[in-house]
Amino acid sequence: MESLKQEVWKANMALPEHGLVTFTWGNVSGVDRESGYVVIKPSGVPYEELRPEQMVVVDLDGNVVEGDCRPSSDTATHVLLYRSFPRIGGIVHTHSPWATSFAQAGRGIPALGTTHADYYYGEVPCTRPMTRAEIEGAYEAETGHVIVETFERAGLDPLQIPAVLVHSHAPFCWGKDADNAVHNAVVLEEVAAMALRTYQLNPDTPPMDRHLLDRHYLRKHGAGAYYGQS
Ligand SMILES: O=C(CO)[C@@H](O)[C@H](O)COP(=O)(O)O
Repeated sequence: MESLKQEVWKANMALPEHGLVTFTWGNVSGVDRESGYVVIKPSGVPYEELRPEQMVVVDLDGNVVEGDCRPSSDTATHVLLYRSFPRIGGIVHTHSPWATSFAQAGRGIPALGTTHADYYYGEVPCTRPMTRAEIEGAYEAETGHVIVETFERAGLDPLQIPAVLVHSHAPFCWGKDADNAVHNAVVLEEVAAMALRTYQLNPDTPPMDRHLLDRHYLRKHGAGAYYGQS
C-alpha cells in the first residue's frame, strides 16, 4: 500500500506538470488487484499541498479503508470502472481543455493520424447524455455505468481504447497502472488538439486509413510489437 500511495501521489502530481488540470480539478487512482484496494487522491486538496500520506485507500465498493482525508468526489466512478474493467490498474480524470471540448460537444475523438493510432485503436468514444434520473441519483456511479455501457454497446476493448469522453463533462483515461493512465491522458489531450486543428484546416477530414491504423497500433501493442527497447 505504501508504494502504491507513492506511485499514485506521483501520478497525481504529474497532472499539473503536464498542464492537464487547473486548481484542484482532476484525480488519479491506482488499484492493487491482490488486495482489491484502491488508492485515490483526497478531494479538493491543492496539488501544491498534496502529500503521499494524504492518499486515501478505499475498497472496490468505495468504502474508506485507510486515510484521514475524504476521497475524491469521483471515487464511485473509479471503483465502478475497476470492477467492470478487471485488467486496468490506474485511472485518470481531468478537465484537459481540448479533450473536454469534444466531451462538451458530445463528440468522440476520431483516429485521424498515426499519433492517435500509436495509443488508441480507433475513435475514443463519447458517452450518451445522462438521464435526469441518473444525474439526480448516484451521479458518480452512474457516470461509471454510462462509460461501461458505451464500451459494451460498441463492443470496444478498454485495453485497446483506454479513454472515454463523458458527455458534457470531461475525459476519463486508464492504463496498466497510474503512471500509464497519466501517459494516456497526456496523449489524449495531444490528439484532441491535433484533431480540432485538423478540422479547422479541413472540416471534411475523413478518419485515417484502417490499414495504417492497424499498422501503427500493432507497432506498440500485441505479441508482434517492436517499438522501443524491450
Ligand atoms: O469532475 C470533477 C469536477 O467536475 C473533478 O475533476 C473535480 O474537480 C475533482 O474533484 P476531487 O477529486 O478533488 O474531489
